[in-house]
Amino acid sequence: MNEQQFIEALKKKGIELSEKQIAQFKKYFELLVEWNEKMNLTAITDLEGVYLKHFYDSISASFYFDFSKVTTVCDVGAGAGFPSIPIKICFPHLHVTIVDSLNKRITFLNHLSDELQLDNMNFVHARAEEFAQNAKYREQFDVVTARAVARLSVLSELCVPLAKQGGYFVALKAAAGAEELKDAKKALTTFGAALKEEFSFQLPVEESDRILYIFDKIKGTPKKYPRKPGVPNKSPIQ
Ligand SMILES: C[S@@+](CC[C@H](N)C(=O)[O-])C[C@H]1O[C@@H](n2cnc3c(N)ncnc32)[C@H](O)[C@@H]1O
Repeated sequence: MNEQQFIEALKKKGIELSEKQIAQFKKYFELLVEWNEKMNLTAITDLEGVYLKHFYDSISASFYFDFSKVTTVCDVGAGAGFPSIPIKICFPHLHVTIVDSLNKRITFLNHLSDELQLDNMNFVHARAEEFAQNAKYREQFDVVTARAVARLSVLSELCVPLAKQGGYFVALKAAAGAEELKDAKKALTTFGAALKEEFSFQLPVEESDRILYIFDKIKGTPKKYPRKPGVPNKSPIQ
């Protein structure tokens, strides 16, 4: 997907990018490729791949979840900024907090944010499960997002505690998400979330399957977790 196809595909979805936003995506691509030479940010570095598999894929969450109706977003494990930075570029009113456990990625994001002149951005170097114990962040966000961070059972612990009651957890998943959901039901309930809606669709051009899960935060997350925060991919919670 080249830049023009990206602009047209978003227009069809009701997102009309301004010259400023088009320039922000261009700069984002350039910085991602430049910084990727010094640190591991992404395996995708060709322009068409980045515009489709990072930028468009991230923004696809907004085709099903209306970001114009929320203000505060926390993106857990955003890595090089996905999905929240492309969403922020399209919805500039958002206040975005990114938490990532790898400091070099936070360094990149701070630089990126300055270069793109994004406002209301907050970058935190921490493990999400520990960050969520901080009263400043716990149950404070309208919506919590995650793409390609961990299985849904693990994401329940990392993401749901950060959403305020009445807020949402939005998970961007590939086709395997359906299997993960079966395993995650108990953990989602434990942390206070319930499935609201799910949307299956395909990424254009390469036609790979995607599922977007939207969870409601229906009750408070227990103050005492059922276990100590730990290594995400070794979570015993299924
Ligand atoms: C595979 S990358 C995905 C990055 C991005 N979301 C994307 O879609 O391209 C996973 C990211 O999650 C971060 N991460 C993993 N476990 C985490 C945790 N417990 N708390 C915060 N960040 C975590 C990693 O440092 C990494 O940047």
